[in-house]
Amino acid sequence: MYHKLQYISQGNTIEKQLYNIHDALDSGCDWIQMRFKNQSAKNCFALAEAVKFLCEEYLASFIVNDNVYLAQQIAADGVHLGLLDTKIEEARAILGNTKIIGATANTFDDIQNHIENGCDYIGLGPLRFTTTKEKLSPILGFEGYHAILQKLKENHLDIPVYAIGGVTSEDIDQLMEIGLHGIAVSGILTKTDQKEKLIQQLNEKLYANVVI
Ligand SMILES: Cc1ncc(COP(=O)(O)OP(=O)(O)O)c(N)n1
Ligand SMILES: Cc1nc(C(=O)O)sc1CCOP(=O)(O)O
Ligand SMILES: [Mg+2]
Repeated sequence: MYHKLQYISQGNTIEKQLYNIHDALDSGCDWIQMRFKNQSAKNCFALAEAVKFLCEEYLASFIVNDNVYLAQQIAADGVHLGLLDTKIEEARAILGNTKIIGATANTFDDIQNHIENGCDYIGLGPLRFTTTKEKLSPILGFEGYHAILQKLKENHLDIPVYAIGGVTSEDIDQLMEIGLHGIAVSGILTKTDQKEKLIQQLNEKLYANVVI
């Protein structure tokens, strides 16, 4: 089973990224997506190598945003691809069947296509407006999530779906009730000065109804 909480990293420098990722790991986060936009290949490689090492130390999963070849090069656990990024089939051919391939969706049709193309999980968003990403897709709100998750059920389509985009702790109960598998967050975890407390709170809510 995939973890229910994914931290999407922030920071405009290698140092800031590493600080934020290390802090998230040290505070109990067990899944990191390295998102380092508009950077040179050299900087991305240097950061990815360091994050890979850190995630191994903390026994956390590590996926790379956008860059399939970087994920392959450093033997990350996988990659997250958006609607305009490398095609899932292409990424699967490069990474093989053991790696995680996540894909962004905003509609039921996006999810259906991603499933047909062999992705492992869906990042469905945005829940609401967020400043973390530019050029957001149309906001879904809880109603949008409910409609899409219902349609997945009706069509017997089963894949872990993560809510993304302005998600906070207060949203979790409702999102779980709707049928989301988990959440992917960036801003709230980067900004808080009480990371351990927040991660514990998020996980308690996310795993509240999981029977082991
Ligand atoms: C878990 C998760 N879901 C969605 C996204 C967004 O990916 P994308 O649309 O490619 O946008 P960028 O993150 O590349 O700006 C994500 N990264 N993670
Ligand atoms: C990276 C990303 N993708 C989104 C989408 O809707 O596809 S929203 C988003 C930003 C998530 O960060 P925060 O938790 O700070 O809102
Ligand atoms: Mg992308």
